[in-house]
Amino acid sequence: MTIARSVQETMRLPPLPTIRDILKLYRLQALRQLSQNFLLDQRLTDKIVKAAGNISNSEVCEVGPGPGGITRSILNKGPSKLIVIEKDKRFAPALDLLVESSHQRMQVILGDVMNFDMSKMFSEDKRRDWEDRPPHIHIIGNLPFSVSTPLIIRWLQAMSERQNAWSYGRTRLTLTFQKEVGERMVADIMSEQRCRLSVMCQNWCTVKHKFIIPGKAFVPKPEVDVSVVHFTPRIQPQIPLPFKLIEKVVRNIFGFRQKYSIRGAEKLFPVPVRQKLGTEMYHLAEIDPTTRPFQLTVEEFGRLCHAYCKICDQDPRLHKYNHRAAREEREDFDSLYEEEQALLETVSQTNM
Ligand SMILES: C[S@@+](CC[C@H](N)C(=O)[O-])C[C@H]1O[C@@H](n2cnc3c(N)ncnc32)[C@H](O)[C@@H]1O
Repeated sequence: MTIARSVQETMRLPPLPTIRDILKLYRLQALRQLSQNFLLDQRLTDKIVKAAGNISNSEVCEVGPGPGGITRSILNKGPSKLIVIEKDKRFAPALDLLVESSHQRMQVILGDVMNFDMSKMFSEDKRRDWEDRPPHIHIIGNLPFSVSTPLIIRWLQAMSERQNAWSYGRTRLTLTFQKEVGERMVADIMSEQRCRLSVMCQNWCTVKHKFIIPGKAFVPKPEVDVSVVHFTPRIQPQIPLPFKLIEKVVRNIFGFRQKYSIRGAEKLFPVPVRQKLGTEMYHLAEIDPTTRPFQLTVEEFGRLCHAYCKICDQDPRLHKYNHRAAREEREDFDSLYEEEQALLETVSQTNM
Protein backbone atom coordinates (compact mmCIF):
# COMPACT_ATOMS: atom_id res chain seq x y z
CA MET A 1 0.00 0.00 0.00
CA THR A 2 1.43 3.43 -0.92
CA ILE A 3 1.78 6.10 1.76
CA ALA A 4 -0.76 8.32 -0.05
CA ARG A 5 -3.31 5.52 -0.03
CA SER A 6 -2.80 4.72 3.65
CA VAL A 7 -3.27 8.41 4.55
CA GLN A 8 -6.49 8.36 2.55
CA GLU A 9 -7.62 5.22 4.42
CA THR A 10 -7.10 6.88 7.83
CA MET A 11 -9.01 9.90 6.54
CA ARG A 12 -12.15 7.85 5.84
CA LEU A 13 -15.21 8.85 7.82
CA PRO A 14 -16.23 6.70 10.80
CA PRO A 15 -19.59 4.87 10.54
CA LEU A 16 -22.39 7.47 10.51
CA PRO A 17 -26.20 7.43 10.35
CA THR A 18 -27.39 7.24 6.71
CA ILE A 19 -28.50 10.43 4.95
CA ARG A 20 -32.07 9.09 5.08
CA ASP A 21 -31.72 8.78 8.89
CA ILE A 22 -30.21 12.27 9.09
CA LEU A 23 -33.20 13.69 7.22
CA LYS A 24 -35.52 11.97 9.72
CA LEU A 25 -33.43 12.82 12.78
CA TYR A 26 -33.30 16.56 12.05
CA ARG A 27 -36.75 16.63 10.38
CA LEU A 28 -35.29 17.98 7.16
CA GLN A 29 -38.02 18.24 4.55
CA ALA A 30 -36.90 19.27 1.06
CA LEU A 31 -38.28 22.74 0.39
CA ARG A 32 -39.93 22.91 -3.03
CA GLN A 33 -39.62 26.68 -3.17
CA LEU A 34 -35.81 26.20 -2.91
CA SER A 35 -35.89 23.36 -5.50
CA GLN A 36 -34.23 21.01 -3.04
CA ASN A 37 -33.73 17.39 -4.18
CA PHE A 38 -31.40 15.10 -2.29
CA LEU A 39 -29.17 12.30 -3.47
CA LEU A 40 -29.28 9.41 -1.01
CA ASP A 41 -27.45 6.76 -3.03
CA GLN A 42 -23.78 6.72 -2.08
CA ARG A 43 -22.78 5.01 -5.35
CA LEU A 44 -24.07 8.07 -7.21
CA THR A 45 -22.49 10.63 -4.89
CA ASP A 46 -19.19 8.68 -5.20
CA LYS A 47 -19.56 8.78 -8.99
CA ILE A 48 -20.00 12.58 -8.98
CA VAL A 49 -16.86 12.97 -6.89
CA LYS A 50 -14.95 10.56 -9.14
CA ALA A 51 -15.93 12.77 -12.11
CA ALA A 52 -13.95 15.60 -10.49
CA GLY A 53 -10.70 13.61 -10.88
CA ASN A 54 -8.14 12.93 -8.17
CA ILE A 55 -9.04 15.17 -5.21
CA SER A 56 -6.92 13.51 -2.52
CA ASN A 57 -4.67 16.08 -0.82
CA SER A 58 -6.53 18.83 -2.71
CA GLU A 59 -8.66 21.61 -1.30
CA VAL A 60 -12.31 21.31 -2.26
CA CYS A 61 -15.27 23.66 -2.09
CA GLU A 62 -18.68 22.03 -2.20
CA VAL A 63 -21.56 24.34 -3.07
CA GLY A 64 -25.04 23.48 -1.77
CA PRO A 65 -24.19 20.40 0.36
CA GLY A 66 -27.71 20.06 1.86
CA PRO A 67 -27.75 17.07 4.25
CA GLY A 68 -24.25 16.06 3.09
CA GLY A 69 -24.46 13.08 0.71
CA ILE A 70 -21.84 14.36 -1.76
CA THR A 71 -19.95 15.86 1.20
CA ARG A 72 -19.36 12.38 2.64
CA SER A 73 -18.13 11.06 -0.70
CA ILE A 74 -15.71 14.00 -0.95
CA LEU A 75 -14.37 13.45 2.58
CA ASN A 76 -13.84 9.75 1.90
CA LYS A 77 -11.53 10.67 -0.99
CA GLY A 78 -9.05 12.33 1.38
CA PRO A 79 -8.97 16.05 0.47
CA SER A 80 -6.66 18.11 2.73
CA LYS A 81 -9.47 20.63 3.26
CA LEU A 82 -13.20 20.83 2.44
CA ILE A 83 -15.20 24.04 2.67
CA VAL A 84 -18.94 23.77 2.10
CA ILE A 85 -21.19 26.75 1.31
CA GLU A 86 -24.87 26.20 2.17
CA LYS A 87 -27.64 28.78 2.09
CA ASP A 88 -30.24 26.91 4.15
CA LYS A 89 -29.34 27.08 7.86
CA ARG A 90 -31.52 24.02 8.65
CA PHE A 91 -28.66 21.83 7.38
CA ALA A 92 -26.14 23.20 9.90
CA PRO A 93 -26.54 20.37 12.52
CA ALA A 94 -26.19 17.62 9.87
CA LEU A 95 -23.12 19.32 8.43
CA ASP A 96 -21.63 19.91 11.91
CA LEU A 97 -21.81 16.15 12.47
CA LEU A 98 -19.53 15.73 9.45
CA VAL A 99 -17.21 18.49 10.70
CA GLU A 100 -16.74 16.52 13.94
CA SER A 101 -16.01 13.31 12.04
CA SER A 102 -13.67 14.87 9.51
CA HIS A 103 -10.38 15.18 11.45
CA GLN A 104 -10.58 19.01 11.33
CA ARG A 105 -10.60 18.98 7.56
CA MET A 106 -14.06 20.45 6.99
CA GLN A 107 -15.47 23.93 7.45
CA VAL A 108 -19.08 25.10 6.97
CA ILE A 109 -19.99 28.51 5.61
CA LEU A 110 -23.66 29.43 5.83
CA GLY A 111 -24.17 31.81 2.93
CA ASP A 112 -25.18 32.36 -0.67
CA VAL A 113 -22.68 31.03 -3.19
CA MET A 114 -23.97 33.44 -5.84
CA ASN A 115 -22.22 36.36 -4.19
CA PHE A 116 -19.42 34.49 -2.47
CA ASP A 117 -15.85 35.54 -3.14
CA MET A 118 -13.42 32.60 -2.96
CA SER A 119 -10.32 34.65 -3.76
CA LYS A 120 -8.89 34.16 -0.23
CA MET A 121 -10.61 30.94 0.73
CA PHE A 122 -7.93 28.38 -0.16
CA SER A 123 -4.33 28.05 1.07
CA GLU A 124 -1.75 30.38 -0.45
CA ASP A 125 0.53 27.47 -1.34
CA LYS A 126 -2.16 26.16 -3.70
CA ARG A 127 -1.81 29.14 -6.05
CA ARG A 128 -0.55 28.31 -9.53
CA ASP A 129 0.27 30.40 -12.58
CA TRP A 130 -2.57 30.41 -15.08
CA GLU A 131 -0.38 28.78 -17.72
CA ASP A 132 0.69 26.06 -15.27
CA ARG A 133 -1.27 22.84 -14.65
CA PRO A 134 -4.58 23.42 -12.77
CA PRO A 135 -4.16 23.96 -8.99
CA HIS A 136 -5.07 21.24 -6.48
CA ILE A 137 -8.38 22.99 -5.88
CA HIS A 138 -11.78 21.69 -6.98
CA ILE A 139 -15.31 23.04 -6.88
CA ILE A 140 -18.05 20.41 -6.75
CA GLY A 141 -21.79 20.82 -6.36
CA ASN A 142 -25.34 19.73 -6.97
CA LEU A 143 -27.25 23.00 -6.78
CA PRO A 144 -30.83 23.80 -7.84
CA PHE A 145 -30.98 24.41 -11.62
CA SER A 146 -32.28 27.93 -11.02
CA VAL A 147 -28.94 28.63 -9.32
CA SER A 148 -26.42 26.52 -11.27
CA THR A 149 -27.08 28.01 -14.73
CA PRO A 150 -26.78 31.72 -13.80
CA LEU A 151 -23.88 30.77 -11.51
CA ILE A 152 -21.82 29.19 -14.29
CA ILE A 153 -22.25 32.33 -16.43
CA ARG A 154 -21.08 34.43 -13.49
CA TRP A 155 -18.13 32.07 -12.92
CA LEU A 156 -17.15 32.11 -16.62
CA GLN A 157 -16.83 35.86 -16.28
CA ALA A 158 -14.77 35.47 -13.08
CA MET A 159 -12.58 32.94 -14.92
CA SER A 160 -12.08 35.36 -17.83
CA GLU A 161 -10.92 37.98 -15.33
CA ARG A 162 -8.99 35.46 -13.18
CA GLN A 163 -10.95 36.46 -10.10
CA ASN A 164 -12.73 34.58 -7.33
CA ALA A 165 -11.56 30.92 -7.26
CA TRP A 166 -9.67 31.58 -10.52
CA SER A 167 -7.22 33.89 -8.80
CA TYR A 168 -5.61 30.57 -7.75
CA GLY A 169 -5.19 29.43 -11.36
CA ARG A 170 -7.32 27.22 -13.56
CA THR A 171 -9.57 25.81 -10.82
CA ARG A 172 -11.73 22.93 -12.11
CA LEU A 173 -15.46 22.55 -11.59
CA THR A 174 -17.78 19.55 -11.43
CA LEU A 175 -21.42 20.62 -11.35
CA THR A 176 -24.88 19.29 -12.07
CA PHE A 177 -27.39 20.85 -14.46
CA GLN A 178 -30.73 19.95 -15.92
CA LYS A 179 -29.87 17.32 -18.57
CA GLU A 180 -30.88 19.53 -21.51
CA VAL A 181 -28.70 22.36 -20.21
CA GLY A 182 -25.69 20.05 -19.73
CA GLU A 183 -26.11 18.80 -23.29
CA ARG A 184 -26.22 22.36 -24.61
CA MET A 185 -22.96 23.19 -22.85
CA VAL A 186 -21.08 20.56 -24.87
CA ALA A 187 -23.12 20.85 -28.09
CA ASP A 188 -21.05 21.07 -31.25
CA ILE A 189 -21.92 23.02 -34.43
CA MET A 190 -24.90 21.73 -36.43
CA SER A 191 -26.38 20.16 -33.32
CA GLU A 192 -29.96 20.92 -32.26
CA GLN A 193 -28.75 21.95 -28.82
CA ARG A 194 -26.09 24.40 -30.00
CA CYS A 195 -26.81 27.77 -28.35
CA ARG A 196 -25.29 30.77 -26.59
CA LEU A 197 -24.35 28.62 -23.59
CA SER A 198 -22.36 26.21 -25.84
CA VAL A 199 -20.22 29.02 -27.24
CA MET A 200 -19.72 30.75 -23.89
CA CYS A 201 -18.74 27.57 -22.01
CA GLN A 202 -16.52 26.23 -24.79
CA ASN A 203 -14.74 29.54 -25.25
CA TRP A 204 -13.31 29.58 -21.72
CA CYS A 205 -13.31 25.90 -20.81
CA THR A 206 -12.78 22.39 -21.99
CA VAL A 207 -16.21 21.02 -21.14
CA LYS A 208 -16.92 17.32 -20.59
CA HIS A 209 -20.37 15.84 -20.16
CA LYS A 210 -19.64 13.06 -17.67
CA PHE A 211 -22.90 11.15 -17.15
CA ILE A 212 -26.63 11.44 -16.59
CA ILE A 213 -28.39 10.84 -13.28
CA PRO A 214 -32.03 9.82 -13.76
CA GLY A 215 -34.48 12.11 -11.96
CA LYS A 216 -35.82 9.10 -10.03
CA ALA A 217 -32.52 8.87 -8.11
CA PHE A 218 -33.40 12.07 -6.20
CA VAL A 219 -35.71 12.58 -3.23
CA PRO A 220 -38.12 14.17 -3.96
CA LYS A 221 -37.95 13.25 -7.64
CA PRO A 222 -37.58 16.24 -10.01
CA GLU A 223 -39.42 16.31 -13.35
CA VAL A 224 -36.17 16.05 -15.30
CA ASP A 225 -32.91 14.09 -15.50
CA VAL A 226 -29.62 15.58 -14.40
CA SER A 227 -26.25 15.99 -16.17
CA VAL A 228 -22.89 15.97 -14.42
CA VAL A 229 -20.54 18.34 -16.25
CA HIS A 230 -16.81 18.91 -15.74
CA PHE A 231 -15.08 22.18 -16.67
CA THR A 232 -11.35 22.83 -16.99
CA PRO A 233 -10.52 26.47 -17.78
CA ARG A 234 -8.48 26.89 -20.96
CA ILE A 235 -5.02 28.46 -20.82
CA GLN A 236 -6.06 30.67 -23.74
CA PRO A 237 -9.75 31.29 -24.42
CA GLN A 238 -10.61 30.67 -28.05
CA ILE A 239 -11.75 34.31 -28.30
CA PRO A 240 -9.30 36.45 -26.31
CA LEU A 241 -11.63 39.43 -25.81
CA PRO A 242 -13.53 40.82 -22.77
CA PHE A 243 -16.38 38.66 -21.44
CA LYS A 244 -19.08 41.32 -21.82
CA LEU A 245 -18.24 42.00 -25.44
CA ILE A 246 -18.31 38.32 -26.39
CA GLU A 247 -21.51 37.76 -24.43
CA LYS A 248 -23.19 40.66 -26.25
CA VAL A 249 -22.21 39.47 -29.74
CA VAL A 250 -23.09 35.82 -29.08
CA ARG A 251 -26.42 36.73 -27.42
CA ASN A 252 -27.47 38.95 -30.30
CA ILE A 253 -26.48 36.44 -32.98
CA PHE A 254 -28.42 33.66 -31.25
CA GLY A 255 -31.39 36.06 -30.94
CA PHE A 256 -32.82 34.47 -34.11
CA ARG A 257 -31.67 30.88 -33.98
CA GLN A 258 -33.27 29.67 -37.21
CA LYS A 259 -32.63 32.77 -39.33
CA TYR A 260 -29.46 33.88 -41.12
CA SER A 261 -27.02 34.78 -38.37
CA ILE A 262 -26.56 38.30 -39.78
CA ARG A 263 -30.15 39.10 -38.72
CA GLY A 264 -29.17 38.87 -35.03
CA ALA A 265 -25.82 40.57 -35.63
CA GLU A 266 -27.57 43.59 -37.18
CA LYS A 267 -29.30 44.16 -33.84
CA LEU A 268 -25.92 45.14 -32.43
CA PHE A 269 -26.29 48.43 -34.28
CA PRO A 270 -28.86 51.26 -34.23
CA VAL A 271 -31.65 51.06 -36.79
CA PRO A 272 -30.39 53.61 -39.32
CA VAL A 273 -27.02 51.89 -39.77
CA ARG A 274 -28.05 48.37 -38.90
CA GLN A 275 -27.92 46.80 -42.36
CA LYS A 276 -24.82 48.66 -43.47
CA LEU A 277 -22.75 47.84 -40.37
CA GLY A 278 -24.07 44.27 -40.16
CA THR A 279 -22.89 43.67 -43.73
CA GLU A 280 -19.56 45.34 -42.95
CA MET A 281 -19.12 43.14 -39.86
CA TYR A 282 -19.64 39.93 -41.87
CA HIS A 283 -17.41 41.22 -44.66
CA LEU A 284 -14.56 42.02 -42.21
CA ALA A 285 -14.97 38.62 -40.52
CA GLU A 286 -15.11 36.85 -43.90
CA ILE A 287 -18.25 34.96 -42.87
CA ASP A 288 -21.13 34.12 -45.18
CA PRO A 289 -24.08 36.17 -43.81
CA THR A 290 -26.51 33.37 -44.64
CA THR A 291 -24.84 31.04 -42.11
CA ARG A 292 -27.25 30.13 -39.28
CA PRO A 293 -26.13 30.81 -35.70
CA PHE A 294 -25.81 27.08 -34.84
CA GLN A 295 -23.48 26.57 -37.84
CA LEU A 296 -20.86 29.04 -36.55
CA THR A 297 -17.76 27.65 -34.82
CA VAL A 298 -16.29 29.39 -31.76
CA GLU A 299 -13.41 30.53 -34.01
CA GLU A 300 -15.93 32.14 -36.40
CA PHE A 301 -17.68 33.83 -33.49
CA GLY A 302 -14.21 35.12 -32.60
CA ARG A 303 -13.79 36.67 -36.06
CA LEU A 304 -17.21 38.29 -35.74
CA CYS A 305 -16.35 39.67 -32.29
CA HIS A 306 -13.09 41.14 -33.63
CA ALA A 307 -14.96 42.67 -36.61
CA TYR A 308 -17.59 44.12 -34.25
CA CYS A 309 -14.79 45.63 -32.12
CA LYS A 310 -13.17 47.18 -35.16
CA ILE A 311 -16.43 48.81 -36.24
CA CYS A 312 -17.11 50.09 -32.70
CA ASP A 313 -13.60 51.51 -32.45
CA GLN A 314 -14.42 53.76 -35.43
CA ASP A 315 -17.37 55.15 -33.45
CA PRO A 316 -17.00 54.26 -29.73
CA ARG A 317 -20.64 55.24 -29.08
CA LEU A 318 -21.57 51.96 -30.72
CA HIS A 319 -20.00 49.96 -27.88
CA LYS A 320 -22.80 51.15 -25.59
CA TYR A 321 -25.64 50.46 -27.99
CA ASN A 322 -28.09 47.85 -26.70
CA HIS A 323 -31.16 47.27 -28.86
CA ARG A 324 -33.21 45.99 -25.90
CA ALA A 325 -32.73 49.28 -24.10
CA ALA A 326 -33.04 51.11 -27.38
CA ARG A 327 -36.72 51.91 -27.02
CA GLU A 328 -35.87 54.45 -24.34
CA GLU A 329 -32.60 55.47 -25.92
CA ARG A 330 -33.70 55.41 -29.53
CA GLU A 331 -34.41 59.09 -29.86
CA ASP A 332 -31.07 59.97 -28.37
CA PHE A 333 -29.14 57.45 -30.31
CA ASP A 334 -30.85 57.93 -33.59
CA SER A 335 -30.12 61.62 -33.46
CA LEU A 336 -26.44 60.68 -33.40
CA TYR A 337 -27.02 59.02 -36.73
CA GLU A 338 -29.26 61.61 -38.32
CA GLU A 339 -26.57 62.74 -40.71
CA GLU A 340 -25.75 59.21 -41.74
CA GLN A 341 -29.43 58.41 -42.18
CA ALA A 342 -29.88 61.47 -44.40
CA LEU A 343 -26.90 60.37 -46.42
CA LEU A 344 -28.30 56.85 -46.83
CA GLU A 345 -31.64 58.28 -47.98
CA THR A 346 -29.90 60.51 -50.53
CA VAL A 347 -27.95 57.52 -51.84
CA SER A 348 -31.06 55.33 -52.15
CA GLN A 349 -33.02 58.12 -53.89
CA THR A 350 -30.17 58.58 -56.36
CA ASN A 351 -30.20 54.83 -57.06
CA MET A 352 -33.95 54.67 -57.67
C1 LIG B 1 -30.64 20.17 -5.09
S1 LIG B 1 -30.20 20.36 -3.39
C2 LIG B 1 -28.85 19.20 -3.33
C3 LIG B 1 -28.36 18.89 -1.96
C4 LIG B 1 -27.16 17.94 -1.92
N1 LIG B 1 -26.02 18.53 -2.58
C5 LIG B 1 -27.50 16.60 -2.55
O1 LIG B 1 -27.02 16.36 -3.67
O2 LIG B 1 -28.23 15.84 -1.95
C6 LIG B 1 -29.38 21.93 -3.48
C7 LIG B 1 -28.78 22.48 -2.22
O3 LIG B 1 -28.21 23.75 -2.52
C8 LIG B 1 -28.58 24.69 -1.52
N2 LIG B 1 -28.58 26.03 -2.16
C9 LIG B 1 -29.51 26.54 -2.98
N3 LIG B 1 -29.15 27.77 -3.40
C10 LIG B 1 -27.98 28.04 -2.82
C11 LIG B 1 -27.10 29.16 -2.84
N4 LIG B 1 -27.40 30.24 -3.58
N5 LIG B 1 -25.97 29.12 -2.13
C12 LIG B 1 -25.66 28.00 -1.39
N6 LIG B 1 -26.46 26.93 -1.33
C13 LIG B 1 -27.59 26.93 -2.03
C14 LIG B 1 -29.95 24.23 -1.07
O4 LIG B 1 -30.31 24.75 0.19
C15 LIG B 1 -29.77 22.72 -1.09
O5 LIG B 1 -29.21 22.28 0.11
